[in-house]
Amino acid sequence: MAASKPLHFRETMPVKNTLWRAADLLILSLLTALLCCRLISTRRREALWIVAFLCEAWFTFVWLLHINSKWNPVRQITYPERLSKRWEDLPAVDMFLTTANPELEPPMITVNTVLSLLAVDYPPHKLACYVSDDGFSAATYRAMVEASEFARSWVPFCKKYAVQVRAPLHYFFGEPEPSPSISPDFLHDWEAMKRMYRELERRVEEAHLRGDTEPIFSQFDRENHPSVIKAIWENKGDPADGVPHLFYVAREKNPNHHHHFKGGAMNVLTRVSGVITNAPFMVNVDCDMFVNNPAVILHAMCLLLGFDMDKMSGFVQCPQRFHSPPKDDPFGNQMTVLNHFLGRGMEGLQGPFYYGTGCFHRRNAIYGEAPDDPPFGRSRRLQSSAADIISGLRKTSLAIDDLAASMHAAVDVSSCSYELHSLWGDEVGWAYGSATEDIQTGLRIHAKGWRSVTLNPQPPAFLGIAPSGGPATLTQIKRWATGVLENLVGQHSPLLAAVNGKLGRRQCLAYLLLNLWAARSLPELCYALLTPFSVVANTSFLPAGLAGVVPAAIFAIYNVYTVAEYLAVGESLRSWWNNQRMRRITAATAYLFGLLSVVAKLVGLSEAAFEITKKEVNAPAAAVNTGGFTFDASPLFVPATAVALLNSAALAAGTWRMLWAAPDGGGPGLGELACATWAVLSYSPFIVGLFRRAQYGLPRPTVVKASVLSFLFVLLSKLASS
Ligand SMILES: O=c1ccn([C@@H]2O[C@H](COP(=O)(O)OP(=O)(O)O[C@H]3O[C@H](CO)[C@@H](O)[C@H](O)[C@H]3O)[C@@H](O)[C@H]2O)c(=O)[nH]1
Ligand SMILES: [Mn+2]
Repeated sequence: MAASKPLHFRETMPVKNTLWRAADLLILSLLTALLCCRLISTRRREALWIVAFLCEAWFTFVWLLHINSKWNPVRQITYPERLSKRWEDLPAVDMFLTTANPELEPPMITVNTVLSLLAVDYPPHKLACYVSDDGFSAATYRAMVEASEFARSWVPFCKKYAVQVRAPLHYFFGEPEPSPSISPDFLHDWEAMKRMYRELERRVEEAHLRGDTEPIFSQFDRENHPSVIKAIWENKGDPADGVPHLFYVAREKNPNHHHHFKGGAMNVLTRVSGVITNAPFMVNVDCDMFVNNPAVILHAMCLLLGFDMDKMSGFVQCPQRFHSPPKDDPFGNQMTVLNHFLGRGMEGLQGPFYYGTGCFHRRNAIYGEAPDDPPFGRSRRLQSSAADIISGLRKTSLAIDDLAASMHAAVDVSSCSYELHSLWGDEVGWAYGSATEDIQTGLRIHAKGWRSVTLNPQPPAFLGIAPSGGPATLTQIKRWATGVLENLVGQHSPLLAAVNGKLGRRQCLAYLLLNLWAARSLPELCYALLTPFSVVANTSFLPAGLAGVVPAAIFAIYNVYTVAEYLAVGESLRSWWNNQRMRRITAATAYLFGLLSVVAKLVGLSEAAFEITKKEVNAPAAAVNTGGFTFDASPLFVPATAVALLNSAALAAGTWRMLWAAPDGGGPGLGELACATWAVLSYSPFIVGLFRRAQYGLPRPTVVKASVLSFLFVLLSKLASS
């Protein structure tokens, strides 16, 4: 009998990209040609020319970073069905969820995410779910108790009927899908479940309105309270459709100790779970990211167990995807194209970034290297559980021997003082001091020589809520841009990690692509102001004559290239346009303010904070309503409004002069006018915003400030050119 080949859990497939590479190089050579044109031009000593040259040199550098990160695309294929032979050996998993504010993150959202985790297709006695509540909210706690009650019916229902989407909010949004397998039994159970869910919603809502009824929550303040850890449900080796353990964790807060936002919450969850269940793997999601593919843990196990060496998969990241996102990505925050091309490209390097949610970690990778005396603080219980993990123990069941002792240890390791004089937040656990603790934590793991892997199953693993509107989106991007730039200039920069650590050189360049987001604002903004300047000074900034073909070719080919990327992943032309527009807007808003806040922090003016993104509970319905770009009174919108005003004026004045005034030669030409047109189109929401009202209109003070800025710019340009 021929020996059958061993079954692999996963396969790594290189992706062919010859055409993309050719286009990459074509654009690179055109950019180089443009730089050469500038260097040999007779105008090379003019200030305007030098500014244009510097901007274009920057764009060329960023293009090189792009080429580096996308050159060797790879994709992973997983075969979860092959794991079924090893069902009993499957390792245990601790599941973490963070919530921080019951107003911005309504408890029903958290309830749905928890239910989707509790109902995944994985043996329930191998799972434990930990909910961190930084909001210290009685409503959230009550909601968890209600959720666990409901889960005892919901989990068996999902498993019996192989339900696809196990977050009831989304499951019950429509009617049951007609299929040949629909039986009267099913319809009966479906109706009953739906009624129970409506009842759950009502109770959670009531508890929310009623406010604090649990004594402990009303006795203390949100920002100053002892740890409250509750075992809401213990799985005592229940049957296959039983419910996993569920714990509620509100870590101690005290104004004298920094709580380090989400990173602090994750470290507490790591330690609390370490002394209770201590699973060798952990998965973490934000409160709005529900499980959309019930086989997700099995898929992840294919990648965590499928390599010969643990080092090949320190963490497994699922790309962020959104539930019923607004059509054509009006705010450019779905990142479908970026996830696809950058994702596959990085898969061919050291692996994807850690994005903070939808990620599976080896507990080892989070603990760092194996020091002789693990610096895990005073808890003996945590030290010994960490030693177990580091020595490679792989628990396959999470039965708890002595719950009372575990809970006692959990309160100890979740106290504010636990981390004093320890390496938590620095060498161990989630990184502190960054608004993007996720990227920084992933970097630390890469710097230790671990690789990471992308998991992108069909249907998508997790779905979250995309922020909607201008202010929410730009605030979020500003936080990211600030955080990653801080990481770059800080002590744990990817540059240092490539020199002193085990971060790959090309991986380091891929990190730069992200770390430099905020820095892109200056060249982008300068470039957008070159046309208005040229009109005021009656000059031009683009090469004239035959050389003018080079920038025109770059513009045309680059746009065809990006359109092709959108079409290749099944996105619409409209979505391409919205994204290109948002990239211009982001540069003059979120990136610019990100840069300013890093500078402010460097000179000691302010501390970066974590502004939580608002999540709408009725997202499926809200998604349909897109009234356009929305604004608020934030200073974020002032510079972009000025750019829009200046380019509109430049377009009008430039056209008028070209058509009717006597052309005196040397002034702005077709190239400059094309630039102004492109800027006006890209910033069109701001121009529309001048004429609209309420949240769709630009607030008057913003317009006034932008007008003053524009006026100053014209004045300075006049001075500089006379
Ligand atoms: O003090 C805090 C602040 C936030 N969070 C939680 O952190 C998560 C992410 O916050 P959110 O406001 O949704 O931020 P996003 O911009 O959507 O988050 C992305 O970016 C963050 C880094 O900027 C990462 O931490 C997230 O995982 C990633 O999804 C949420 O579950 C919050 O409840 C806390 O637990 N404690
Ligand atoms: Mn979020």
